[in-house]
Amino acid sequence: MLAKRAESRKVVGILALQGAFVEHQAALEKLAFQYRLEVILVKTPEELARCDALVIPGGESTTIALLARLSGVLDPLREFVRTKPVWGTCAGAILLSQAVENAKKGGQELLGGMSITTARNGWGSQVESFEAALTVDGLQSPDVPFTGVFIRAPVVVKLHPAPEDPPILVVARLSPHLLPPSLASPHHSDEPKIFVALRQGKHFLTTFHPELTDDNRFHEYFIRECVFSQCR
Ligand SMILES: NC(=O)CC[C@H](N)C(=O)O
Repeated sequence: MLAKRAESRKVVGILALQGAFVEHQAALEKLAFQYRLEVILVKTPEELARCDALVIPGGESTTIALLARLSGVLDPLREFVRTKPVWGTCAGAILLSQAVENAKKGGQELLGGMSITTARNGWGSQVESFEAALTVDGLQSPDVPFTGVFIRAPVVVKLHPAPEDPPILVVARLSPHLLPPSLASPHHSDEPKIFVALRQGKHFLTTFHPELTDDNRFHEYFIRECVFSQCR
């Protein structure tokens, strides 16, 4: 019986090369009992091989990619993204993109996985960080707004799924009228810039940092919708 239980556990890894991985670990640990998760930090190809799903934290996308290459985990990550669920937050969202604008000199290695283009630091230099209340239908207690913490956040520039790709679902949008005045520009509700959480098949991205609040509803969403449901 015990062996069976252990078998049915899902191993959820958090890429732990740089950035806010400890905060993701704490948020996922709170769900470990309910969903029978084993939460591990991933720095090596061997640790990655144990995972059923992976979270790539916020931090600095260029640094994460560089450290991934140096530690031999970059190509295994690319392989992982092809078949298993991955959630990228902020810098992790950049890494999950197929293309990126505003990359640092020397370029930016990506993992791909989601058929979108993002732009690094897409809110411009006038504001590096802001918070915005998000109302998200797919979360538990959807009437309770979620505080989105945006720190030098990327923006989604374009969605370009190929016909054979899974469709892209907009999970959360910014309400332009709730943005700080310094950011208020003539956004409209279909401008990709306001898409701040997207799902495509098994993959999920948030341009903000759900792990920096005590609210772990986005973690629960990822586990429920991407790790356990049969999305393709
Ligand atoms: N908070 C973050 O993850 C910032 C992302 C950072 N601007 C990058 O390009 O990687």
